[in-house]
Amino acid sequence: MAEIGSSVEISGSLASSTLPPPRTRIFKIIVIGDSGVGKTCLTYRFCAGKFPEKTEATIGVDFRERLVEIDGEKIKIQLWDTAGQERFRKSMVQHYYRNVHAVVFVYDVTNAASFRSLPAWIEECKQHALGTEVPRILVGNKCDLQDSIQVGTDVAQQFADAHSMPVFETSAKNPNSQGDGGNCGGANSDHVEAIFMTVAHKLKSQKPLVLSQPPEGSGVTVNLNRGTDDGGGGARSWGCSSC
Ligand SMILES: Nc1nc2c(ncn2[C@@H]2O[C@H](COP(=O)(O)OP(=O)(O)OP(=O)(O)O)[C@@H](O)[C@H]2O)c(=O)[nH]1
Repeated sequence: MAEIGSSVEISGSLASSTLPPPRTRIFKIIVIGDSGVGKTCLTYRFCAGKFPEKTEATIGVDFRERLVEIDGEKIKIQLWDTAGQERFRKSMVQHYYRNVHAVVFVYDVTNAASFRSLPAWIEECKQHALGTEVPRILVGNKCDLQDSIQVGTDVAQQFADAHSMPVFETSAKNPNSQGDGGNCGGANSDHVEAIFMTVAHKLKSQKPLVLSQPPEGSGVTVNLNRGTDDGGGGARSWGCSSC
């Protein structure tokens, strides 16, 4: 038995000296929406596993990362918590939209104005050339405040359907407190953890589109084939067809 053990060790060290270390893929997910909807709290909840005791308006952007394992592969989920206040966005906005893998739009279920702002946020994505191939989801936050709900599940679902994205209702403060079939809790009600992991699974399952050029002079049009590289930018459509 001892001999078997040592031979395993030798092959292990040989393998590690000849194979390159596995790459960790990074998924950049931007989180956008009005000021105060809970973007910082949602990203903190996912990355730190708890509700922050105190938050202040985000200036520019904050980054939070979490390493997760999906189907045996380690993946770094990088959440870009963007400022909701216009005056804190201006200088950074160009950076948000570079090399984005997915977008999370957030509104506050107790604040109808934050829901009415969503078309403007979608328009901003469009202005920054975020293509329809970039997955996007809609999250209604603060479902723990059951008595103050202003945005019903039905209207959120209709909006999400019209923009070809899934909608989730949750609470960064108390993710287990979704409604009991009332206004908040009908549509894809889920924990913060599950919401971001859903996005990560979606990204991981995608294969980028790789342009394969035909031989010169063949007169054949360019084909789009599924490549095997990281699941970055050229992913398949899961998102808003009109953005
Ligand atoms: N009850 C409740 N309060 C929440 C929840 N999420 C966030 N809040 C509160 O809402 C306020 C704003 O939260 P933030 O996470 O800072 O909001 P934001 O969207 O990041 O705001 P900006 O940085 O200005 O864009 C804070 O007082 C939070 O404690 C939630 O799920 N339930």
